[in-house]
Amino acid sequence: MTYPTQPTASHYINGQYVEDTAGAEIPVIYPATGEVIATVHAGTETVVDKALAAAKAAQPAWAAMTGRERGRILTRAAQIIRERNYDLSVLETWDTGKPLQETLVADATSAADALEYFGGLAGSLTGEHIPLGENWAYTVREALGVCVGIGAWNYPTQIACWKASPALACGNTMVFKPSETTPLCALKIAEILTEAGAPPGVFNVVQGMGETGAQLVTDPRVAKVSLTGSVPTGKRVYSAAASHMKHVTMELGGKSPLIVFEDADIDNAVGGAILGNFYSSGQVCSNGTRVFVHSAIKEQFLTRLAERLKGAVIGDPMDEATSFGPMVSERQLEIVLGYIAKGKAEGARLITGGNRLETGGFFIEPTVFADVTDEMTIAREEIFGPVMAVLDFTDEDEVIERANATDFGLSAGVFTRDLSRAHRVIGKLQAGACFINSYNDAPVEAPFGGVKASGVGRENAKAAIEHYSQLKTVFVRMGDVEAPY
Ligand SMILES: NC(=O)c1ccc[n+]([C@@H]2O[C@H](COP(=O)([O-])OP(=O)(O)OC[C@H]3O[C@@H](n4cnc5c(N)ncnc54)[C@H](O)[C@@H]3O)[C@@H](O)[C@H]2O)c1
Ligand SMILES: C[N+](C)(C)CC=O
Repeated sequence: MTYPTQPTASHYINGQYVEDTAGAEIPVIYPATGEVIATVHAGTETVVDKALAAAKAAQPAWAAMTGRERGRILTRAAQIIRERNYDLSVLETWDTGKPLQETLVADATSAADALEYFGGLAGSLTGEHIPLGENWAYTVREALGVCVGIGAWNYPTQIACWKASPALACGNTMVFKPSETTPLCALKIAEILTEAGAPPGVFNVVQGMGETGAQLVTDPRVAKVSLTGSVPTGKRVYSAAASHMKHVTMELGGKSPLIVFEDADIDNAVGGAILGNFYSSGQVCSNGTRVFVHSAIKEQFLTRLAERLKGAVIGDPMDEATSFGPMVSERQLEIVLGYIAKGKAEGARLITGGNRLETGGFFIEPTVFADVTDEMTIAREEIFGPVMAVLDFTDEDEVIERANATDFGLSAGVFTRDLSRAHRVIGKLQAGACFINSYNDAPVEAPFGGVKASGVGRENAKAAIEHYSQLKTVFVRMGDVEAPY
């Protein structure tokens, strides 16, 4: 079988593909079969230097263009992405193993949404006039300079565009390092931005492992680092960036609560819990993996959940009927199987799933544990796989306290027909991205990001502009200067 996945070269720098085979080989593995479908090379120091030099050289002219001119290029890139949605979705599926049924609606489309949204905003990014009696001041919204984007493997197209779109709209240039597990999609985004008219050097892609990321983070030419990844990586990157006083955005992990009250519409709550635990085979940062269900409806909830999960179509991700794909890698498969074993050993009740599927790929059944207690490992640690922990509760204040008893703070959800209670509870939950009678919506118009250990800063919406620009204040005196001597 020949795969249409081998890129022209490993890196994309200054508007063209660049290869340097001196870098370590990174095999790209199709998670549904375990086959190697492409090979790229990690960026050597020379490659990293070339990418940063290109981004640095391109930045002043890019920032000097009008916002409308930059916005037109981003909007054109969004249009191209929409026209090629099918091909880009297939590539995302090769890269991640996520079912085509999902990638057709969630990945390239979300990338296009971001480019379109920030393309539209680019022309209206302004400072303000501050009247001060007879004097006045004004602010100028300026670009930061060269930004580094570092991606996780679960949404490679979306992550590249959620970072590039606001960065480029504000007049910054970017060097993006995709996850070593999914290196393919960002290269296509770079190609498309060039085709849409982005000058060489405005968006560059360098492949590599954590060491390449670390090299990018500490380079003095870099003004800002935006990472999507785990909390441990976030801590390393944040402190490396802090020692150079760089701006950061940290989109990190979670162990989010989803609370189902006794008056909830059970079918909607089950639907929300399915979306919030099994979409992308559970490999979603904001997933509501601690599902607190009121004791009065717990068994009903579990029965309905088990019935609905029988409808999951597990198999070939390229078949549009498939709704549940493999883990992204053998490593992730092993991690998730380890957590399932811990759930069993620590006494959680296995309701459904729990097994690896022997297909040659990295498949695990959608898995639900009930009677989970707060102390169990599967209730405390991010699993990043299709493992739902159902916990009982009876009292509103008690469940809020338990929901908040974690270092994470990415998301939280509430299902109830009582809207006063919904808003009251959401108001007390420590999370950045919250949902009422829904789960995992992430439209570009709304800010997305975490509190506590789950992150710093926000992606999307107007909020992201604050994180990719800085204000210069100019004081203007209209009369004479009165100095004391
Ligand atoms: N909050 C969000 O928006 C969001 C979205 C998707 C995934 N995630 C999180 O990402 C994690 C899964 O992704 P992962 O396994 O790829 O995460 P990871 O932390 O292992 O790696 C993320 C990226 O950081 C790079 N990296 C590793 N060490 C580095 C270092 N010292 N300096 C610079 N870069 C370094 C990796 O090469 C990779 O590109 C989960 O915790 C998940 O919750 C968060
Ligand atoms: C940002 N989101 C929720 C779409 C994907 C995170 O893993």
